[in-house]
Amino acid sequence: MTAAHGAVIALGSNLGEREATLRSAVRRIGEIDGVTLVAASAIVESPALKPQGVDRDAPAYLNAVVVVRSALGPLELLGALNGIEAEHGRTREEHWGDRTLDLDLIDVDGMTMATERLTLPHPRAAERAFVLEPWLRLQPDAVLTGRGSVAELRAAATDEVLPYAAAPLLPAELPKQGAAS
Ligand SMILES: Nc1ncnc2c1ncn2[C@@H]1O[C@H](COP(=O)(O)OP(=O)(O)OP(=O)(O)O)[C@@H](O)[C@H]1O
Ligand SMILES: Nc1nc2c(c(=O)[nH]1)N=C(CO)CN2
Repeated sequence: MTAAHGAVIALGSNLGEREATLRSAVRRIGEIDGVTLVAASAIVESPALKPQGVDRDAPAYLNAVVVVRSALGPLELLGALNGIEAEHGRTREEHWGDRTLDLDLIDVDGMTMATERLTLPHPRAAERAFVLEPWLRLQPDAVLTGRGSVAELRAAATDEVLPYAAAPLLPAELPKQGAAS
């Protein structure tokens, strides 16, 4: 049996029913064979970052991060995530174009690789507050391999991230039976 990897996945949506799409995507990630959801961040809202800079005329994004345990290899996991993007109507026409759902693999157990199909850690995560802020809130001690602590990277990132009022993406852990209340 393959040892499970801890993986961090970033979610983004700026077209359609954004919050419903993120909720559906989290559910589908948890249904991938060999993948278990561990935790999900709060949802944040952020203006669309385009190659030319922030585009306030484009629909704003909702972003979040989930942590999973995965018995799949990173390429298999990415393939499954691409399948979930496709299920949610994701098309690829324009670089950093508006999209119903984007699922990026940010980190898999600190592995490093650089191929066209998959670069780990995600090469642009270290500068993206819309990834770092929800990740930091979820895992305050997290480190992005080769780049430093997520707390320091978040402090240095300049893109705008706003709170978004929503119910949690995953239900809070139920108190264990017999645990003191
Ligand atoms: N860590 C990674 N996570 C997700 N996709 C990756 C990663 N590394 C390489 N890729 C490749 O990048 C390709 C383009 O992905 P996509 O269209 O989602 O990019 P994007 O989300 O628009 O931009 P960005 O990569 O800057 O977030 C994918 O086909 C995938 O094979
Ligand atoms: N605010 C925001 N902007 C983006 C995002 C995103 O998730 N949030 N994703 C992009 C390509 O992955 C490009 N721009």
